[in-house]
Amino acid sequence: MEDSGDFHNSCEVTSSGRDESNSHWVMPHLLIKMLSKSRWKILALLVVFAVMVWYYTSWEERYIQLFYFPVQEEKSVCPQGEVEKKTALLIGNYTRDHPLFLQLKDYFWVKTISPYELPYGTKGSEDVLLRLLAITSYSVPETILRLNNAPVYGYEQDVGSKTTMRLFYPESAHFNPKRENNPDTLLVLVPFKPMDFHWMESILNDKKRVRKGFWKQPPLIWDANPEQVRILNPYFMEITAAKLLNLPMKQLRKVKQKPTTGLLAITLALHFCDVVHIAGFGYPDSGNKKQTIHYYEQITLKSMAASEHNVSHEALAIKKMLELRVVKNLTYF
Ligand SMILES: CC(=O)N[C@H]1[C@H]([C@H](O)[C@H](O)CO)O[C@](OP(=O)(O)OC[C@H]2O[C@@H](n3ccc(N)nc3=O)[C@H](O)[C@@H]2O)(C(=O)O)C[C@@H]1O
Ligand SMILES: CO[C@@H]1[C@H](O)[C@@H](O)[C@H](O[C@H]2[C@H](O)[C@@H](NC(C)=O)[C@H](OCc3ccccc3)O[C@@H]2CO)O[C@@H]1CO
Repeated sequence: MEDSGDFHNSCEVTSSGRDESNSHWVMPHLLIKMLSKSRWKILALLVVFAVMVWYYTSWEERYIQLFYFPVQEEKSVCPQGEVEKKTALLIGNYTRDHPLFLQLKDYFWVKTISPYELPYGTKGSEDVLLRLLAITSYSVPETILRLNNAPVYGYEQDVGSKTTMRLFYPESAHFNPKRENNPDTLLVLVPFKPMDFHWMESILNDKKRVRKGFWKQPPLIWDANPEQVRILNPYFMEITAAKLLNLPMKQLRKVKQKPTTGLLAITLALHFCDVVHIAGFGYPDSGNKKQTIHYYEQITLKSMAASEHNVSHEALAIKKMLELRVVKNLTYF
């Protein structure tokens, strides 16, 4: 019964469709006959017909938009200011006034004095930074941020295929730029120590590489266009540490803890995006020895023992953001 009902329904649709197409085919035939009698009458008729068609189609469009898809229209509007309003509840003294990337003018014409050393400021690294900023750029793009070695190839369905910015530090720069990035992806250096600036400078100027001072060997050959390299403003690291992890900023030397690149990236997004979605985040419980930590990798929490991150504090910070709906999670364990 159901089958025949469906068949009947689909017939009706086809049949009304056929009627419609018939009327289109009938019309030219009629016109040819009338043409020989009176050209003016036909022309007038044509104009009336064209106006009717135009009126009908435009009215139909407006009608469909108004009555059939009102919700869809609302959805497509970017909720400007939403993230800003909600983030202000999360981060005290929240402001969008700080530049995303460091700029030469702030170190060349003006000597910006930072209260903190890396990774929370630039105090003591001004000279090498000046040289690096002279060969890189600072323009800001739209955003799809990826971190460190996060893969794209093979996971496009989950996380899309575009990468506008890839945040990295020397020890994590082992990704394949051709396969994992787009040709115009911005390579954003997150500086943790002065050696990170020196590494970047020697790579871009093809100077002698220094091997000492890294906790893991960074790439010695790295095919990057200086035009596409940016230096992240350490302000965002400071805010992540001070406001989201509540690290005591006055006793930083005593604290052997720092934010992950992930939490930093979320903080960054909250400072210049209207909508923030995250994918691949979320740590397993500390008691869970088997669950992999990396969304698309195999290592477990054990491998993070020496990582200098406070996983449970970060998990709480992200949970709070999700509860406040400041960010939306696209993937779950
Ligand atoms: C073993 C280890 O020390 N891994 C660290 C790796 C590793 O050093 C680099 O990939 C370089 O190879 O780097 C980190 O992290 P990593 O590069 O793995 O991941 C980027 C950020 O995504 C968030 N993340 C990722 C996977 C997951 N299951 N849950 C998550 O929350 C994290 O916030 C993470 O920061 C890093 O830079 O922060 C932090 C990780 O702790
Ligand atoms: C965002 O942090 C990155 C990564 O997630 C961290 O695990 C990593 O931590 C390393 C830390 O930065 C190193 N400290 C310094 C001052 O370099 C620490 O160094 C100890 C060490 C030294 C030599 C050889 C092995 C270990 O090692 C931590 C990793 O075990 O920092 C990343 C940002 O650089």
